[in-house]
Amino acid sequence: MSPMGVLLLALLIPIAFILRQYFTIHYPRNLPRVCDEGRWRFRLRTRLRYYTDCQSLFRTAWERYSKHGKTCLVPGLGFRDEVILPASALKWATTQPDQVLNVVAAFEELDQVRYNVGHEKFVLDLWPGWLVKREMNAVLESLMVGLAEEVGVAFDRWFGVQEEWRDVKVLETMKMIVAQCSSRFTVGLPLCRKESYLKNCINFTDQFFITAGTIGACPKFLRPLLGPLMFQFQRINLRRMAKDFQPLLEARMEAYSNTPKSPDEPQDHLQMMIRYAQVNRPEELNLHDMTARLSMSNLGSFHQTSIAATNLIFNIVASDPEFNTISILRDEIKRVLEEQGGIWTKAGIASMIRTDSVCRETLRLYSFGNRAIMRKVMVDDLTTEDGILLPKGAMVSLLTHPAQCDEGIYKDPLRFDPFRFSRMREDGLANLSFVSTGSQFLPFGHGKHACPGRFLLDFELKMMVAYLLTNYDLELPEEYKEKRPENTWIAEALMPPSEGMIRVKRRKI
Ligand code: HEM
Repeated sequence: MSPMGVLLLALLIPIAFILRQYFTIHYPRNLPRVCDEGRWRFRLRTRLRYYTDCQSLFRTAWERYSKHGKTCLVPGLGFRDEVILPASALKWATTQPDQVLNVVAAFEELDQVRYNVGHEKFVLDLWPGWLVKREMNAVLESLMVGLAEEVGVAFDRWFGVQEEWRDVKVLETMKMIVAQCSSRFTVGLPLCRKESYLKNCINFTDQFFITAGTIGACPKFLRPLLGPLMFQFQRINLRRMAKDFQPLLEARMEAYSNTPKSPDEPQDHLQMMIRYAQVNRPEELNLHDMTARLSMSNLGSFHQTSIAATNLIFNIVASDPEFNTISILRDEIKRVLEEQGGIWTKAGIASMIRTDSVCRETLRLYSFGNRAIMRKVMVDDLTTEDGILLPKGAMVSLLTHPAQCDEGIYKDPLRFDPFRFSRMREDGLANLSFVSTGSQFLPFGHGKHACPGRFLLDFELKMMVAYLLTNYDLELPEEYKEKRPENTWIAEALMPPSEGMIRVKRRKI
């Protein structure tokens, strides 16, 4: 080797060592690495399995450790290692104070918020989320009046009203329908119907996961170089969103700058955000920050919801003929709406237990995310119930898909059984509604940070199913041979097929 080569090597080895010491989390020897037990790091083939067959990697972690009360380590995106807590640790994990196990710090890392929205505060200081919990859920029934109208307008618009059969690309169409419906309770009329606004919001949410995945997969020291480049895509999406949003924000800020809160003012998330910011975050009452806040709020209400709605539609249309799903749901919807005088009420929603069961069964089998209770360890001295000392900065979570598909818990677990949960409820078992969370059903998390949007979602999905089944006939294209198109695992996310179709025809009622 030339003297120059020796010099370079002499410099590079200590730099690599320092970077590794600085950026790597060191796990205790008694924390087993799934498939690589006894090793101090994962083999490349185990790391690759995260990308090529994460479903079986998670199932192995579940069968060997999680289900038996043992903590383990699995490889994650890029250079990440993920601590998987056992199912029995649910209560322990969800009752730790935020200073010990922190949810927003975990999402800061997972979402790469700095390179998605420009600043960490948009997730670390999640005040619009508190408003969903405290204010929106308190006025759910009145918010639902507008939502019920919007569901009809959106389906007519994006599914069409023709009385002939036509093909619909489900995911793409549900993205538009969900964006329009969710925007009704986020920004209200007329912006919720503006196509350019909806498309730009969807572009932002789609790009969000690409940026989070790409930057999250990079070594930490490369992120400040690549991150600002990736942010340029989101900067464009945010600027386009802001263009459509600006007139509404300015009109609201002018109309409500010096007036006390009144019951007559618009009832939507934006109005709640403006009112909150006037008192608590006046520095954020500007187009830039409010657009960023809005885009973050859309993540849950657009992205996860359109995936859930897509799976729901495929599952209903493709469910085994023995269940007679469509006709049973139509009967229940008709009966409940008649009982409630055609109005969507909490009592009506709660009594639709078969529609509820179809929604819960859909998320049991087909959730986008397959881990829950993502938390970052904020202290040096946290020990799990099975005696593992967790290093500060480690990311912990619980597995959801293998837990929700365990034969010991659910009979015939991989089968879509639309009325699995309504039958159990009719047999007197409790806590099995769509919004009930627990160790055997974790798509919304659990405990104090469980998704507060799920109550709204409960209304939204049931309204969509009701409108769809009442107003349309549905079938799968012939070439699908009565089977729904399969979802695909992309690393640990389960995505519905972007090209998957159904055929729809307006019913004569
Ligand atoms: C299928 C749809 C949805 C799924 C699967 C979902 C799932 C989740 C999950 C897993 C969490 C984290 C819980 C935890 O870590 O313990 C969460 C948090 C959250 N979700 Fe959802 N969500 C959905 C729809 C929505 C909607 C429609 C909204 C708003 C209207 C929403 C608002 C929120 C907020 C504000 C949080 C943060 C809660 C906190 O940190 O305290 N989500 N969601």
